[in-house]
Amino acid sequence: PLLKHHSILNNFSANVKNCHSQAMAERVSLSSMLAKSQNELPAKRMKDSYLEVHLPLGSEPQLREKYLTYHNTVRFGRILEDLDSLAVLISYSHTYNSELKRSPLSIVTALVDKIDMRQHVIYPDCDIKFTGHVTWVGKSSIEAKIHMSQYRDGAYASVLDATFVMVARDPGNKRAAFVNPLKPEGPEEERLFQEGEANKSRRVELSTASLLKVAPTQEERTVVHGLFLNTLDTNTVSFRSRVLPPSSVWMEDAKLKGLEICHPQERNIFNRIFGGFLMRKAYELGWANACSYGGCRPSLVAVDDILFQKPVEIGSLLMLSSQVCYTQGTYIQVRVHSEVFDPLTRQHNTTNIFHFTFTSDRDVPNIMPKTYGGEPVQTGNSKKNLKNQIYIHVSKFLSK
Ligand SMILES: CCCCCCCCCCCCCC(=O)SCCNC(=O)CCNC(=O)[C@H](O)C(C)(C)COP(=O)(O)OP(=O)(O)OC[C@H]1O[C@@H](n2cnc3c(N)ncnc32)[C@H](O)[C@@H]1OP(=O)(O)O
Repeated sequence: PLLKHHSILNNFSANVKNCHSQAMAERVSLSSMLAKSQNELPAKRMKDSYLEVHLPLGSEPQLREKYLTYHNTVRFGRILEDLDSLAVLISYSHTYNSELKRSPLSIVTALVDKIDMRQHVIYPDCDIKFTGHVTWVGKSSIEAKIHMSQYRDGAYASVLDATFVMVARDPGNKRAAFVNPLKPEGPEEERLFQEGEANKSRRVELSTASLLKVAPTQEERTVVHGLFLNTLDTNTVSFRSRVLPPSSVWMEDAKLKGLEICHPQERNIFNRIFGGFLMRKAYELGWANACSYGGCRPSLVAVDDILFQKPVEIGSLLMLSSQVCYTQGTYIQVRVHSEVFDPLTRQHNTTNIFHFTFTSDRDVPNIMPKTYGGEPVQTGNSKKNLKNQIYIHVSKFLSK
């Protein structure tokens, strides 16, 4: 009987694989429906993509279990998943073509530009409302803004504002595909569109400001040098001999790592790992690190620049590493880096970088880097250290 079960299971997984390859082959056949240029697509209005979605946590208690933390608050990782799905849905509404039965576009999350928290606590027994629409488009990219509010004491109160950048690809997710132009109507929509345009320029500027390409700014240099002088051993005065100042923690001692095996259950409609799942896992690891660093349960203040660099394939080994990279008073900033590891070729590839800012109920120790890369330099591994680009966050944090 065991053997029989085994063969049933084998058949089942072969069937699942076949269904997916068949679905993918069907998707690729939609390529002929793609627009050859953006001009041939009709311009859409912001209201064409407007969506309002209710999450009835208050009125449907059976839903709560999925969202509940042990401490009777809402799991923010679940909210990240919902925001991601909603951003996809908004993008599909913008690109909807009533003449086609199916959309030829694969829409993927490229960036969570920012999420600003308007309040720290999300109540598990109050209804939640999400509203959002497209605010800007490029040729193949779409900016979508989502507002989340919660019903309490007879009115909806703001919880957060999120900005996503989604990218349209061909059905096989190989190349960029054109999206409908956007036609703002009235001064408010014009303002949102101009803001989107400015965001696009800022993103391009930021992507060229990596420490791997350019030197740190004067402000960053001053902060970094100040930290270095603070840790200098006055007896030996050598680069290597360093002393940890009081109420401080070395950066190398403020890490937390995790591993995810990417099972098919977490795949999206394009047979890759769902972006929301990656965000939830990274958030939970980042939160656990901030919690252990601050010695109390921290609250999330902001999410910045979640960059989806490469898709995560089903079956990958996903390594997540979180690092406390900046602290100030009660604030803790955590960066989570995720990479897929191929155990056969032993190759590592960065797929995502996440930034979370938390606040604690008390002042936290100061985080102290020992080196430019944030970690002690090990022979033969200095390139990997530099990759961490810890100090880019210093200026980001100070400019908030
Ligand atoms: C039908 C209704 C269904 C509803 C279902 C609901 C539930 C749905 C659930 C399903 C959930 C599914 C959702 C998921 O789970 S998606 C899963 C998570 N996301 C990923 O796996 C994506 C991984 N990353 C990539 O594949 C690439 O890096 C992408 C494709 C993103 C870009 O690759 P590449 O750089 O080579 O592309 P390009 O040079 O051709 O540029 C193309 C455009 O992209 C713009 N760009 C690129 N990067 C950025 C950036 N960082 N900030 C801002 N913009 C950026 C760029 O400016 C250009 O814009 P434009 O000038 O053309 O305008």
